[in-house]
Amino acid sequence: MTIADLNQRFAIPGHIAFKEGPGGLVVASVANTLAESSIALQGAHVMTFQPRGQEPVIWLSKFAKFAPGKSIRGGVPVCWPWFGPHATDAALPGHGFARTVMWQVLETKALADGASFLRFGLVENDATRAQWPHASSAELEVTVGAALRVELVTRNKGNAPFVLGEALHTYFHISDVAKMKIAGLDGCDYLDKVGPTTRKTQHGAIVIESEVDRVYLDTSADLLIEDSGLKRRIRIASQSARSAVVWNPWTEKADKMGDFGPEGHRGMVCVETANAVDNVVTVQPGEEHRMVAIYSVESLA
Ligand SMILES: O=P(O)(O)OC[C@H]1O[C@H](O)[C@H](O)[C@@H](O)[C@@H]1O
Repeated sequence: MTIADLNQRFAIPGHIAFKEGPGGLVVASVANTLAESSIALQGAHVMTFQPRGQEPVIWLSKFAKFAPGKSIRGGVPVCWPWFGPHATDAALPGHGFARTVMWQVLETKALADGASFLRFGLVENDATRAQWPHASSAELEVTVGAALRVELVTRNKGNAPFVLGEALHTYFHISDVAKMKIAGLDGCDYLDKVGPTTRKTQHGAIVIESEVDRVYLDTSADLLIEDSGLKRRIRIASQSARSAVVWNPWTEKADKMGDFGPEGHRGMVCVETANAVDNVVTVQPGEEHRMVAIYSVESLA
C-alpha cells in the first residue's frame, strides 16, 4: 500500500498520519494531545514515544541505521517467535524475524481519552514460513496516550501446539546510566549471560557499572527505572509476561555494534518484557496468547 493509500484508509486528523521516514521506511506518525510517537511499519517498530511536557521515554540511537530488512537500534523491537538465538538452528536470526519484516496496518482509531490506537499484522513471506513452519499470526496493538501500551498477540491457526519465545525489547531513555537503578527484581533468579551463562539471584536494585545481559525468570512484577538525573521513574507494567531482560552492552560491545555512537550506551537501558528461556509459552491450536507492556512516567521530585 502506498503512503497515499495508507493515509486515505487509516489517517486520523489530530492523531495519525503516514509519512516516509529515515532510510525510506514508512512510518506512522502519531501526535495527539497526550503524546507523540513514531512507528515504522517495518517491524511494527515503535521508534519514539514522548508524552507532552516530558523528556522522551524511549531511546533511539542517534546512530541507528534505517534500511529495509535491518533491525533499528532503539525503540521497541519486537522479538518473535523466539528470543535470543534459535533453540536448534544457529543460522537463523537472533530474536526471530518479526523485527525485520514488513507489518501491515489493520486498524486505527482515536480513543475517548484522547489516545491513539493502531493495530498492525505481521506479513508472512517465503523466508518467514521457512523459518517458522507453523500456521500462526502475530499482531501488535499500540496505544499512544499519557502512557504507551504495547500488546503482542499470537494466534495458533494450525492443529498442533507450538512453543513461542517473545520480547518487547524496549530501549529506555535515561539521563545517565550512573544516575539510574532498576527496582522490582529483588530476590528474583536470573541467567547472567555475560561470559558463560550462570544462574544467580538478584539482591536489591540493579545498578549498572559494566556490561549487563540478564534474563530474570518467573517474575511478573512492575519494574521501575528510577532516574535521579531526570527526577523521574519509568514504570513498566506487564501482563502474561514471566521474564524480564535487562541489557546494557557497555563500551566495548557498543563500539563493536557500530550503531550506538561514542558513549551512546550511557543514555540507555533495555528493560524487556518477555517470555524467554524457561518461560517460553506453548500456544495450543485455536488459542491466542497476549503479552502486554505498559510504560508510564512518575515524578521523583
Ligand atoms: O543486537 P541485538 O540482536 O538487537 O540484540 C541486543 C541484545 O538483546 C538482548 O538484550 C540479549 O539478551 C542480548 O544478548 C543482546 O545482545
